[in-house]
Amino acid sequence: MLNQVYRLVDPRQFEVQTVAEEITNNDIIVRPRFLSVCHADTRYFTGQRPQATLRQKLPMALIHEGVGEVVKDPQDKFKPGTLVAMVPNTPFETDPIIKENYLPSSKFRSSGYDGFMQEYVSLHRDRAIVVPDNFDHQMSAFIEMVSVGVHALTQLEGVMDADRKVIGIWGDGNLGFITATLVKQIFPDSQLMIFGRHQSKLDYFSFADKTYLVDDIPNDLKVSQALECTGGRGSESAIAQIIQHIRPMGTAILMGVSEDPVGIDTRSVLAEGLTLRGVSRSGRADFQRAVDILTDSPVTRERLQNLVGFTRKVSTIQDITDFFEGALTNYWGKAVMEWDV
Ligand SMILES: NC(=O)C1=CN([C@@H]2O[C@H](COP(=O)(O)OP(=O)(O)OC[C@H]3O[C@@H](n4cnc5c(N)ncnc54)[C@H](OP(=O)(O)O)[C@@H]3O)[C@@H](O)[C@H]2O)C=CC1
Ligand SMILES: O=C(CO)[C@H](O)[C@H](O)COP(=O)(O)O
Ligand SMILES: [Zn+2]
Repeated sequence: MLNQVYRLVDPRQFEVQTVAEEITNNDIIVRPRFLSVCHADTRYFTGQRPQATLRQKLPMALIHEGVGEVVKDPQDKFKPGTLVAMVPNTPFETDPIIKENYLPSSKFRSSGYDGFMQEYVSLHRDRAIVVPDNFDHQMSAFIEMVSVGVHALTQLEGVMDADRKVIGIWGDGNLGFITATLVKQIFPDSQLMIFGRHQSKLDYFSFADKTYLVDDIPNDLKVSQALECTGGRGSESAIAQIIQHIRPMGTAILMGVSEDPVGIDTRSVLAEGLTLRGVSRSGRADFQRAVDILTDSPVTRERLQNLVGFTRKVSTIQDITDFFEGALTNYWGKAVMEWDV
């Protein structure tokens, strides 16, 4: 198949390239419909990754969050027109211990391999998860980020001690909001506390039990378990506050990506017997659990629809560039493009 792939060739510069692709009987062809931007994409778009990384990874099609319509299934199992969430992680082996998203041999789209900004996406058939008809399409575009939140909370369930009284989330942005909606479903009996930098963003977390500005947290406040959803330089102070406010033997799940190493007060981590668990990306099972949770919980779908922040139809390279520039200045919510190239 000859495919048109919309690749970032240099920071802020996209180019359409024609690529010959081999399609096997195990692949399906999907036409992308709604695509959502992750911070990882904006770091490539703006050239915030180190020069050596950019040299190694570009040219590359961005975007690893999206839904599309099945165009062709050689096995006729997916009907044409079926809306599917595309799983960006492509594993090439299985391991009894290591999950697919941590296997070094796996290929992750828009991080070294072409993402979803393509005319057609060829997917191994197990990389497509059917999206129910009653899901909002723009919300469905960021099911990948929901699956990352699901993966994080599944890891937390597996690692944490028996204390589920208070779950604290540091970060008042997209990942914090998504993870917070999931905490309400996965830990319904826990108190949910959000710690953020902006009152205007914290106001969106109306379903949380309590929200705090990070410079106004009571000294004696304690959480049982914590999730860090900040990233960048903000991770350092978020992790420091988590260490200060988590109960002994609690678990902190770290999700925010920082370009430079951040300092951690290991003396306190040791003294309090804390567990720090890094979490990155997600696998097929996390996508399926995410879709199941959304299917069973209309209120979660509604909350996540409120996270659609900036939307636009894109048809040309100029539209795509303008869209990414717009996403950079968008204050609240996910940037979702209707892919119409
Ligand atoms: N592990 C994974 O698989 C994934 C990781 N990520 C990463 O997660 C991070 C967050 O992404 P996203 O939610 O989309 O980004 P957002 O910018 O939407 O949200 C981050 C929010 O956290 C706030 N913040 C910064 N520092 C602190 C702090 N110390 N305490 C509390 N809040 C703070 C930011 O405020 P301000 O803007 O003022 O700094 C911002 O409002 C990024 O690094 C992203 O790359 C995203 C997806 C998956
Ligand atoms: O966003 C993510 C998953 O949804 C990850 O943070 C992202 O894949 C990290 O990739 P990179 O190493 O290219 O920044
Ligand atoms: Zn992402």
